[in-house]
Amino acid sequence: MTLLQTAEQIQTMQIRGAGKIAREAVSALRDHAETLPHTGDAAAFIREMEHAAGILLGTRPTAVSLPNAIQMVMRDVRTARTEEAARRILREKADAFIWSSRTALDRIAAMGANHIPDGSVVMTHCNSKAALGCILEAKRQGKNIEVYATEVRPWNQGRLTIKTLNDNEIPTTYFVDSAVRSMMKEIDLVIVGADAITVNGAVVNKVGTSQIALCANEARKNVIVTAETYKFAPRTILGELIQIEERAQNEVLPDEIAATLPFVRVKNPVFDVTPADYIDMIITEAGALPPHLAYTIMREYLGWGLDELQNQFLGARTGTEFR
Ligand SMILES: O=P(O)(O)OC[C@H]1O[C@H](OP(=O)(O)O)[C@H](O)[C@@H]1O
Repeated sequence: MTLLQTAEQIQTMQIRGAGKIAREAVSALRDHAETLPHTGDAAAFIREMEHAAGILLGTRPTAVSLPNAIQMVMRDVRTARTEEAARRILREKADAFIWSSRTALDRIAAMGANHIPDGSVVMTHCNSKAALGCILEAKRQGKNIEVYATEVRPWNQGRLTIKTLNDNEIPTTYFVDSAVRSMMKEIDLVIVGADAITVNGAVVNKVGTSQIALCANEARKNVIVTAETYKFAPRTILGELIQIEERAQNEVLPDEIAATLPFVRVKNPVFDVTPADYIDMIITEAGALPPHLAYTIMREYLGWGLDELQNQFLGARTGTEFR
């Protein structure tokens, strides 16, 4: 698949899920480099790769795993002295990211499973590989668990979730998103994924997550977020906001109906923000943490100094650097 095809598949959600988007983008960058002729011109190679990275970055705005992964791969490529060095660094960093991303999921699954007691009923929302990994690992350990899964309008990612659960013979209850509060009394805990986590520990995830967390709080049920450390958004330290993606209106209301309703406006935000106060813990590959430790994760695990962040930030403002 070409880089443009990968970008298109991310945009149209054939490739989706914050972690998968990051892994596919990184492997598209790595494969794209292989298609470029060897000219011995390092600057030209780096320019072309920056352009390719820009295309991938423009696909979907919310999941911070995408810019984080691209930055992890590209930051040392930018300072390579020769084209061959730039190529080698790019290959190594891309492979390392993909490997560490998969390892992170395994570690999160192992830790998350420890937080799912035998006999419990878990509610999940959307289709998170990280969250499902914990549920599947609990089942693999022989725990007797049940899952309550939402539909997830308008894209129905819940159907992917119930297929996986069914394939693994996990008893599952499926219901419309608006039934979340009614279902809350029947479950023990909530486990969801994340697309981005801000410096104050707020979690950006599939729209509807904040309502689930609010209802869980009211019902005194724990809310566990599962997120690889590259889902933390370092530039929120500088006050940058996470952009909530708004997708096409016709994902919610077909064009032919909308055309008959000229006074009706459709909104289709696909993520929302859950404040840290409604989250009991965030399970990362670095451990299970309270959301208020988000800043520590950004500093220790993303490894970007404030100087570098400032440069990126200024670069983004002038359009000359990493977005
Ligand atoms: O990385 P993993 O845990 O798989 O998924 C994390 C999140 O990414 C998804 O977004 P979308 O369906 O791509 O819009 C969902 O919001 C999900 O919770």
